[in-house]
Amino acid sequence: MARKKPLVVVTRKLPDKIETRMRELFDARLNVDDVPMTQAQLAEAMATADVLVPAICDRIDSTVIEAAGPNLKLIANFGNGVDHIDVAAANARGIAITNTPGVLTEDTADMTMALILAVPRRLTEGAALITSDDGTWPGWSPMWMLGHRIWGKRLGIIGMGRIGQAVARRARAFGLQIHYHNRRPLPAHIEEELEATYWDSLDQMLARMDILSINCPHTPATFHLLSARRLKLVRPDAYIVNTARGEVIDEHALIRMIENGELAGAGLDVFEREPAVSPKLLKLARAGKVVLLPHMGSATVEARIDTGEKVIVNIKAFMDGHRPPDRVLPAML
Ligand SMILES: NC(=O)C1=CN([C@@H]2O[C@H](COP(=O)(O)OP(=O)(O)OC[C@H]3O[C@@H](n4cnc5c(N)ncnc54)[C@H](O)[C@@H]3O)[C@@H](O)[C@H]2O)C=CC1
Ligand SMILES: O=C(O)C(=O)CO
Repeated sequence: MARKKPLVVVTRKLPDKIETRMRELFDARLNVDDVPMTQAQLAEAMATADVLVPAICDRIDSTVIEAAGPNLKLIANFGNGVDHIDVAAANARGIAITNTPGVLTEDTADMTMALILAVPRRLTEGAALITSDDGTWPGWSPMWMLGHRIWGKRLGIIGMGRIGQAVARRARAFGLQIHYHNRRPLPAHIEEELEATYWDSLDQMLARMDILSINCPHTPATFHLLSARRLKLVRPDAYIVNTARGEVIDEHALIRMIENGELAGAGLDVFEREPAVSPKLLKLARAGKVVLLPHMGSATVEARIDTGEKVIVNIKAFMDGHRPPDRVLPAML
């Protein structure tokens, strides 16, 4: 007798190719209209499904996890970060969690590099100016639209994992000097290859960098890692780029310091209360002090397909009784 296909509930619209394959392999309940699910709908899905496939915009908190029915054994996240899932609560209920590391690395590093270039070189300011209707561009002149050189500057990467290292490779090609803070130093051969300098003390690194890039996950240990106190250590002519998670920076403190001229600017792809963006940040963006992106670091067609493939592999492996390749354990956080 053919084995019953697992009931897999997917919370958001995924690429057609992925949805087609999911329909073949699973009893897939898809969200083709892409209407965000309420907390009650997520709980309902947990009660009936064998596998939930949430996206990083869903909040899989302890209440949702408590609603899990006896069949729910796996949360196969569509995305890398798992800070929207109460991993400890899931673990306590014996529910496995997987994510999708690796397939978003290069695209997110590209966008990080784009922000590293865009903020000091006033890219979005210039692009907006030339298309504005009021004829603000008087033509080239020596003092027009001066930004700051990035070649030769010191880049401090906070969180030197997959994306951090991919940023470092790109940044070296742009002539930046690579410095990093991480939970532990990289193996010597990678450090050598990247010509990267390790700082055990984040505080000391912050005080010496021209540009900082945040590339660590949001965990209890990294919530407000760049606190008001630490932001004060950063040089006033430095820029901060964040493509990791908004919660890693104290956003209020960051805004205040840029407003007061205590920091040169920031490039942000992520926000503390996403999708809400502080009106103060919008004002700073209009003033050319910050460049804001709507969490699109990994937003390529290719990354979404590769992510979907990874989700499928994780579910298949788990359902076939194997250890899924991308299991997330509380200890890893
Ligand atoms: N903007 C976007 O669209 C995307 C954002 N992301 C974010 O980027 C994050 C990083 O992704 P990966 O590089 O793949 O993860 P990873 O796990 O390969 O690297 C994270 C690094 O941060 C370090 N780290 C963790 N806690 C730390 C702490 N307290 N202090 C210093 N370092 C610490 C780890 O040791 C590790 O080296 C994800 O967790 C996610 O939040 C990921 C993909 C796309
Ligand atoms: O996968 C993630 O963690 C993201 O932030 C979305 O690309």
